Amino acid sequence: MRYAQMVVGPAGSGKSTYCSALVQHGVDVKRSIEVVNLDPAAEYFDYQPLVDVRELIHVQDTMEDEELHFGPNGGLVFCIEYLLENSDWLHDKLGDQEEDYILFDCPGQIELYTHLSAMRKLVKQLQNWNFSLCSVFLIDVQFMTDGAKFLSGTMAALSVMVNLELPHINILSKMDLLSKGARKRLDRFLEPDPHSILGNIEPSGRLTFNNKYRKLTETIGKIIEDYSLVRFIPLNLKDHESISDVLLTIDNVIQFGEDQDTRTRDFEEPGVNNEN
Ligand SMILES: Nc1nc2c(ncn2[C@@H]2O[C@H](COP(=O)(O)OP(=O)(O)OP(=O)(O)O)[C@@H](O)[C@H]2O)c(=O)[nH]1
Repeated sequence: MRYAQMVVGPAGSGKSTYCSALVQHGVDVKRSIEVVNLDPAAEYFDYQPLVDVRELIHVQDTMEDEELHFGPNGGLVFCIEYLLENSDWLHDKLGDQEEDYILFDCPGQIELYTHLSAMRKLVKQLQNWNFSLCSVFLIDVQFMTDGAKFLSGTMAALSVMVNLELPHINILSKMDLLSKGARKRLDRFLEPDPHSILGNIEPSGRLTFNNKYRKLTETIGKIIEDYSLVRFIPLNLKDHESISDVLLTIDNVIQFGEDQDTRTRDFEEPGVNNEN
């Protein structure tokens, strides 16, 4: 079996830094971890990629092409669709080793994960090539330390989880940048309790709007509570133990996903076409 993480998240959330820290950690613990750069607009990363999508297509190609003439966002989506159309290229580059552990360092354009279908199609393709995958959604912890931002980050994480249809982990990146006070506030949110989140959202100004807002927030909080899988794991890349813990959690999540798949397959009646 081949194992992989789809490392996703908003621009600047720390995806490439996470990948290179995991590669280094792999070297330290004698575990082979490779990275595939899937970001056609990547300017800098300090790992040596196993595969680099920019060899196939660069976002600049789509912007400079006289016919296409895309802007940076449209260009990125075009590149991922182009990669899908040329998936043989990726297949050849990945080779067919049995014991791979690969990190796919994905672009930082959030709509690729929240509602467009190209990334999900790519995930299906990788699964067809025998990869057991987990999506790892990184979010900069500095955007998660007040109630309103925490709710919005959580909703983004939830929509990525639902859209990619993979075993899923949310990671709070850049924990080393958090002040003590902010860490205390964050700790109150990490157990998904809508009341503590609500308590952090201060009333301001117009009463009617506030009441509506409070009700909406309460309902969203309830959804978060019901989807108890929307948990966030703090990760400090400067702490060896923190990286080990995250890797172990991801291994467990991938294993859990595999067990579920096996159970679903076992459950299918022989002779019945379950492809849909
Ligand atoms: N202090 C600190 N800085 C970090 C950490 N992770 C990333 N950074 C910094 O955050 C910035 C963005 O990090 P990247 O790893 O390039 O983020 P990315 O998500 O790959 O960015 P895009 O490719 O634009 O989507 C860089 O300046 C990193 O040095 C971290 O754990 N701690």
